[in-house]
Amino acid sequence: MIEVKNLTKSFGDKTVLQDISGTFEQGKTNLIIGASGSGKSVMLKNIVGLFKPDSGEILYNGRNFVNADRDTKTDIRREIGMLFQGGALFDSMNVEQNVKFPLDVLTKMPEDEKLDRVNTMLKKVKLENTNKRMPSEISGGMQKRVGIARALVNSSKYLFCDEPNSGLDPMTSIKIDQLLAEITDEYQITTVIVTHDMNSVMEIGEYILFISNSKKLWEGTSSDIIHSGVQELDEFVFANKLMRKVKAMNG
Ligand SMILES: Nc1ncnc2c1ncn2[C@@H]1O[C@H](COP(=O)(O)OP(=O)(O)OP(=O)(O)O)[C@@H](O)[C@H]1O
Repeated sequence: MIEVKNLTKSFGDKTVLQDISGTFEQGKTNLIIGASGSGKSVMLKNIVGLFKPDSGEILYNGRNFVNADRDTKTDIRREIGMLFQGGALFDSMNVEQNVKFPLDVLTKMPEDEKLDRVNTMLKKVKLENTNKRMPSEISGGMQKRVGIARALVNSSKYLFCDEPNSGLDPMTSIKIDQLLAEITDEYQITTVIVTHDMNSVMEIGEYILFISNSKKLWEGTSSDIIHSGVQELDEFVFANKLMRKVKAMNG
């Protein structure tokens, strides 16, 4: 579980996040949503320690991350897996080398054990037998799967994904979402996904935190979202025609 308490972050005189709190539970797919520029990525970066909050606390299973000593910070960082926008694979490394990379830099595991882990993860993301292919030789959806395998290969407890569907067609996006939800449940990890994809929201949003104008305006589940009564959220959710039809059908 990750608890965000009263998170505030400014750049110069521009406040990007103002007093935001939320709880991301273990075994759930938690989404941070909001319009472009609303502060989603900045929030993610504060949670993983790439930015330091001006004030507020981030607790990883009760451990305070922001003011932790060096050893605790290192311990928590080792438990974090990240799926970056676009997959961010190393172009010069094949699939196997990409997935093995965290084990090479973070562990002293024997090589055969590393390869076992890599193959287990590749099977999990349905990419067995692609070990020797280069990133340029596989599709965008497959690259995302490799990114997921790499993020989790070191038994991560927390998985962060920044726009995991960017650049993917709708069908492939749904498959990636379903894979993330399946893995979250199976490994009981705490998954936090930044997205503005309404398909993802409806498909896998077990907990949703909505940011607008630097504040949390709403939190809830995908089944509550169409009845939030929050104007800014309605504008976000019902920007597309299909969602407007869904609302009309549900009264
Ligand atoms: N390092 C930085 N220095 C100054 N301002 C920043 C920095 N990073 C982000 N910002 C500002 O913070 C605001 C929120 O940006 P952020 O990237 O979090 O938006 P977002 O909700 O993730 O948008 P998108 O969906 O387009 O990625 C923007 O106005 C951006 O210009």
